[in-house]
Amino acid sequence: MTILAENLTWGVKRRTILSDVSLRVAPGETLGLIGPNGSGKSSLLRLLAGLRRPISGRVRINGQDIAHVSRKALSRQVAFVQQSAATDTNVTVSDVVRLGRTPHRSALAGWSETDEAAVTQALERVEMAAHRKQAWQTLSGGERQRVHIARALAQTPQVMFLDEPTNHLDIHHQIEILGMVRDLDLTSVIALHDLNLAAMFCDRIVVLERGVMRACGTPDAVLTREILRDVFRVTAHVCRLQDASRPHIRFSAK
Ligand SMILES: Nc1ncnc2c1ncn2[C@@H]1O[C@H](COP(=O)(O)OP(=O)(O)OP(=O)(O)O)[C@@H](O)[C@H]1O
Repeated sequence: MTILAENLTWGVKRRTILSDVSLRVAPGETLGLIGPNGSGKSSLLRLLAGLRRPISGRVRINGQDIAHVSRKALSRQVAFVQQSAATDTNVTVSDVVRLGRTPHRSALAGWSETDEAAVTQALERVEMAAHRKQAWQTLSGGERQRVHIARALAQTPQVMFLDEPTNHLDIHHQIEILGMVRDLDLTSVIALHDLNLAAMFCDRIVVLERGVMRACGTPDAVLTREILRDVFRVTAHVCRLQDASRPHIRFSAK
């Protein structure tokens, strides 16, 4: 599914937080959103997912303006893994992932084999199947994050928005989860702070700076010494490992 954002502007009271952001994500593409703290990554993801209404501009998913699509219809196609999403504490891992099936079920329908299979497969994909009966509040931070991702996978979406999905994850699971999202047959937009992970897993990257799109392109085109200096305020050496098509950034201490 294609995601098309046209001239999105959003703000609170008199403060503009996102200014005139336009982008297109092709079917199956993984787009990275990077930028310093407060640059507008989460705000943009919420607009793209239809959780916030822009002041002006619009978002089309598969050609449809999402402002005219009901929340339930949208959530059959679109999943959102939020940063530190809140979850009712008195539930099991399995209960949390089962919530991902809600958009697919009608009020009268029982729990089906398809629902059960989607939950099991999602838990297996994030290596949490062995924890399915465990109480949510006893999970570690990284395990909770993986369960939130499993809930989104159980939704069997065609579009996925992920806000810092690698927060709390060890390096094995960071690589595992981002590789899985990239390889799934869906369109995804991922906000990331780790620029090397963005370079490794994203087809294209958008750089936000104070709510404005500063650059958009392949990792190679976007992760330049100049952008790292001007936007991220770091001195860095962008190198290319032998045989690697993607850049690798080495940061210098002051
Ligand atoms: N509901 C709101 N009310 C007021 N200000 C807000 C609101 N939502 C976001 N902001 C402000 O908008 C700016 C962008 O926030 P946002 O969370 O989108 O940034 P971010 O790039 O995701 O940051 P981080 O990397 O720190 O997670 C911040 O300065 C934030 O304080």
